[in-house]
Amino acid sequence: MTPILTVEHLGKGFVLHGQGGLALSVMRDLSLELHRGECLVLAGPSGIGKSTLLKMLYGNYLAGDGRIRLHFGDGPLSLTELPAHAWHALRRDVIGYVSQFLRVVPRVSAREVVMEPLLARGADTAEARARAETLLARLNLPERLWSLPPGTFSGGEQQRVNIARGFIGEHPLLLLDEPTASLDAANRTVVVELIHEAKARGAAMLGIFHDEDVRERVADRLLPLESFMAPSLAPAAQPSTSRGLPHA
Ligand SMILES: Nc1ncnc2c1ncn2[C@@H]1O[C@H](COP(=O)(O)OP(=O)(O)OP(=O)(O)O)[C@@H](O)[C@H]1O
Repeated sequence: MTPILTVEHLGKGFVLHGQGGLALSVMRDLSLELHRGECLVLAGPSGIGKSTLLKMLYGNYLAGDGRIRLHFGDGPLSLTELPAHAWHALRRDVIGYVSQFLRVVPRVSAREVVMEPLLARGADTAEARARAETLLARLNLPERLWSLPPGTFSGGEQQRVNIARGFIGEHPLLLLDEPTASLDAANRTVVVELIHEAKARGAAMLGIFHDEDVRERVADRLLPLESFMAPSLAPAAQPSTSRGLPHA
């Protein structure tokens, strides 16, 4: 079966302009494949490059070396050579991203924040609203909050709005950057269910989960990033735990 995503020999470093142009090398020679219906979980200690990898896949960071490709019925699409103007449609239709923090826009209600990815694709407003409300209810966000802008919400409430926004679009590829970090056990379980439903409809997911219980419940494979560390970071790293999950 053709994977939906392939990463080949990826490398990344940063130049710290505020530190006299110091070069920080983070990752080297990372390769992976991700298939439809699969959830691959990135493992490794803090600072190893987990978020950096997700940001390269989402086009927020440029890859240093290597190649990132998506595979569709009509052939591969190289993300490492994608022109800037093409990213908007790709994020709207193909790659979803659930970060840990909600980007709050003043005066935009929680319901509208969640509806927006569907409206951007031209969906019917009533249908988008119904699906947004279903997700907000599943994530136990009190109905009195749905019409309010999330700026004053608690961390966990904002995160649930963000999760609803991330899952509503049913993207074929979903990047999950600690989506359960501020959630209680009941809401973590809802997110686990959403991930299983996404897998069942064929979505591929690449995620970071610090909560080991969640990780065990969603991961089909673990990808420990220690082996892809750049030499300058290598000595500080500790091996990650896996409790028997297959490694990528
Ligand atoms: N924009 C940037 N400029 C400079 N250095 C950066 C930048 N983004 C990330 N880094 C560095 O790259 C390394 C990897 O960071 P990253 O956030 O990917 O780690 P992580 O594995 O996700 O960590 P954590 O588990 O703590 O979130 C860190 O040393 C970080 O300081």
